[in-house]
Amino acid sequence: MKVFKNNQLKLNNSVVSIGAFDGIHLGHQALIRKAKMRADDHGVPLVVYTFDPPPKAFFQHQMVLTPISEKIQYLQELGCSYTVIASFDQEYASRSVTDFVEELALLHPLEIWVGPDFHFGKGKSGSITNLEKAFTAFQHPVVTCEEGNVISSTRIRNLLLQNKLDKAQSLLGRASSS
Ligand SMILES: Cc1cc2nc3c(=O)[nH]c(=O)nc-3n(C[C@H](O)[C@H](O)[C@H](O)COP(=O)(O)O)c2cc1C
Ligand SMILES: Nc1ncnc2c1ncn2[C@@H]1O[C@H](COP(=O)(O)OP(=O)(O)OP(=O)(O)O)[C@@H](O)[C@H]1O
Repeated sequence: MKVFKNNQLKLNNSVVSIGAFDGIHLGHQALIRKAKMRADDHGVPLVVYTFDPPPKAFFQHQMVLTPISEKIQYLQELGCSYTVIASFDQEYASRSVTDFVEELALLHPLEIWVGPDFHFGKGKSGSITNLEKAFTAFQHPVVTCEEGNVISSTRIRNLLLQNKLDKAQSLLGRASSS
């Protein structure tokens, strides 16, 4: 797997998945596996576009579940061909929806895959609707735990803060390093 900073990778075709992916929990894994399957179907590389630090760590000082080196390792294990890592700071966060869409266009995505309630761009003003105008974009259904509750990085952070390690690890799908 090759790692690039944002705006540095140009491809003739790809399948792209986008997100903070902090923890690479079971929901993230399902989304990335689906994107990988579609990339393999098309015979094109899978690109995961992610952010360092995760936007919620930047804006809300939330605990980081997977440092970037660990995230890269998990993405490699999931079969990504390329990871794009955007350095997330105030300047990056002020970029518009159009700027981001133009950057994605450099990857010539045949498909883009995101999860439920994905937003991007200054003030989180962009959604899957903006992606659909420019690309073929899909929303993966929400992945829940056995009890039917949504799996999220926030939920896992809270479980770790409450020392509920077993449950956190079951949602991560592996032992936690935090
Ligand atoms: C170009 C760009 C600008 C963003 N600006 C903001 C922002 O102003 N405020 C914010 O809370 N998040 C911002 N984000 C982060 C998104 O809200 C979101 O966290 C990111 O797209 C990853 O999606 P995910 O959190 O569903 O994984 C921005 C994201 C991108 C790509
Ligand atoms: N449970 C889930 N099922 C399917 N897709 C998901 C799930 N959780 C997140 N995703 C998707 O994975 C990508 C990365 O999401 P993100 O990093 O915001 O995860 P999160 O668990 O919602 O994090 P946080 O709780 O910090 O907001 C996004 O496209 C998001 O829609």
